[in-house]
Amino acid sequence: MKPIILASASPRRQELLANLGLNFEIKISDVDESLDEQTPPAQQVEQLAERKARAVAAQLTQGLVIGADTLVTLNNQVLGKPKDRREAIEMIKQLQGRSHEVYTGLAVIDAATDKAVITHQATAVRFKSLTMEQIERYVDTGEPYDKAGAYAVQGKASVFIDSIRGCYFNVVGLPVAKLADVLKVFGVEII
Ligand SMILES: Cc1cn([C@H]2C[C@H](O)[C@@H](COP(=O)(O)OP(=O)(O)OP(=O)(O)O)O2)c(=O)[nH]c1=O
Repeated sequence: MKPIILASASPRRQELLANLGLNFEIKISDVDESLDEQTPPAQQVEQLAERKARAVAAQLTQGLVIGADTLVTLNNQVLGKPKDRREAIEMIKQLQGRSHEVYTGLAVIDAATDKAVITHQATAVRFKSLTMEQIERYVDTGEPYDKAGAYAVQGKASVFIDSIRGCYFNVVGLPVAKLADVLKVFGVEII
């Protein structure tokens, strides 16, 4: 079987891939994450997932390289990772009491042939209504800081979730069922 390389520093992505029982290595390469803000979110996450995977594939002669990128959108506005407490509070304030979309881009590249499959998935997440006190207490747990949209569905923000439509794992950062479909194209079968 071809070696599998995860081009991600995200512990969540590492855990989700490990859950599949696959052997894989982690290799990270710095990429320029700047984008044209006019680009629709689905294309943004695909472009960044591809950049992350390509940067690692370029250093290898073989192996399947997996890259991913996650962002949150609310009424077509992109919410990235919050820079500070104020921004994190602002993001949760906007998300509470309504529904938003989480996009994850996924790129799998065969380093030997350069064959690439690039795709994305969207999941709709609805938050309960929250008080300002709850929002501040949540932000002060420190959980929001390295997460798109300033929350972790798999963490303490789980108590804020009213409903999810679509793939839960996509929100955490890796659309696992879609990944299995893509890996199959490269001859890797999970089950
Ligand atoms: C919305 C949401 C995002 N996130 C995380 C997933 C991603 O790790 C992060 C979005 O940032 P990304 O830029 O997609 O990824 P990353 O910087 O963590 O890792 P790398 O670029 O090396 O692959 O937000 C959660 O863990 N839970 C959530 O509920």
